Amino acid sequence: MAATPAHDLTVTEVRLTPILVADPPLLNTQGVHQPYTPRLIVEVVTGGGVTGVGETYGDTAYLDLARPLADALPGHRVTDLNALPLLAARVCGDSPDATGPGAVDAAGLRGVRTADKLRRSVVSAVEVACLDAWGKTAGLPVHALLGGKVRDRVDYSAYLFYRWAAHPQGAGEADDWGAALGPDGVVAQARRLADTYGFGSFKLKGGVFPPDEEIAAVRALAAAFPGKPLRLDPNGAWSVATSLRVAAALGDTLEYLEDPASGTGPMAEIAAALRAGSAAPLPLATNMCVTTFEEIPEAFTREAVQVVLCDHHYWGGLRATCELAALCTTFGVGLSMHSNTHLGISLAAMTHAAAVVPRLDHACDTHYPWQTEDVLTERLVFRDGALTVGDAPGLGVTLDRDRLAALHRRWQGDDGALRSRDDAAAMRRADPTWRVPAVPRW
Ligand SMILES: O=C([O-])C(=O)C[C@H](O)[C@@H](O)C(=O)[O-]
Ligand SMILES: [Mg+2]
Repeated sequence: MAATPAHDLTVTEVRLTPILVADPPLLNTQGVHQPYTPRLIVEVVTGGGVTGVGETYGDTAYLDLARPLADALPGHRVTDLNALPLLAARVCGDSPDATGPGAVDAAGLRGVRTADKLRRSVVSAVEVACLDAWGKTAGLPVHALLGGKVRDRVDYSAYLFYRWAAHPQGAGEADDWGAALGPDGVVAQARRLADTYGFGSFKLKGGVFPPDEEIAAVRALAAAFPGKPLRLDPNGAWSVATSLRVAAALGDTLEYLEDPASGTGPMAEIAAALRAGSAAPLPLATNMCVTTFEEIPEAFTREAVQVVLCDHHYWGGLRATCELAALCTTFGVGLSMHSNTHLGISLAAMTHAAAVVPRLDHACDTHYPWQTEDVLTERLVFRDGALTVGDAPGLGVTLDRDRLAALHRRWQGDDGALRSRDDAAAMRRADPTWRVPAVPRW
């Protein structure tokens, strides 16, 4: 029997809307966030008239891959999810922006930039949009389409950044957070995030100041929030020797140390030295050296990492995230979740993914409190540091078309300078001599 039109799951149209969203002057080892950051909103429309939404990186390199996939998708069904990566591999082509082995990604500190990674990030948004449309059509939440939730709430962690009070030359949108450039500022920021959202664990983005200053900041956090899980992430900025020195100083204080050094080799060396020195070594976490399935065998067999930060944008969607979770369980590696400058659509998707993985060992990262602009009619609300896993059909979010249009107009009005995230370029507005520091930086 032919499907009734309302339940027709055939894709009839795919809309791609690149936007620029306000981003505060958050510091990391490469530089500082630009005043506006690109995101891509993907809408998949079905023959039944249902629209599903997804979100991913909006940099030009991702957009260039998304366009041919958007053109090729009509005629496929939103349920054809296993075929999606194959379709993308066939139609997207290689990205001229892939830099290959040895070169690191300039937009988001996600390890080496390869064509495969860029494509997976595009596929992730299309997969999420398809799941949203399928769920809305079937009257089922996305977590049900993934096999069902195993938890009703997902814990998130406060993401602390060293930051300036304002962007250079007054660019961007003003906020009232003030500067955080030392232990007092970091603790004040943590206090406000904890008071406002109820977060009960804290991650400090490091690699910004010499390691002793960052050790002091973590110690100040430990004193201010006794017993709360703390993480430090310098995005691979340290040598093996520096990493071991920091691990010795903070071994009893941290929940895990994230990407102290760049690459599986150095991470394996650090992990081995920590194992040799302690019966309960400080775990190493990563969202830089294990970001694809191809990177898993070496990292896991060398025991280079004890926690992987999953990220559905990196891994190619929510279902691929579940595959990663299964592999982590198999190898006895813990699971946490990475975040980038995401909006509410991705936060909802992250929450559905986090709800279905049987073993989630740590609170998830989120940038959401820093992303004050969104494309939803209602922002997602953290209570006691967590999001409730809803049972509304699809992702459970509603696109605000006026907001989307306004943020798209900002993207259209940009001369190209902000259409690809470049934290080093943003830093040069304050320091014209700035270059991305070579690693190890310390
Ligand atoms: O390692 C991480 O958590 C990240 O790379 C997340 C973000 O890219 C963060 O470092 C940033 O936005 O500056
Ligand atoms: Mg990280």
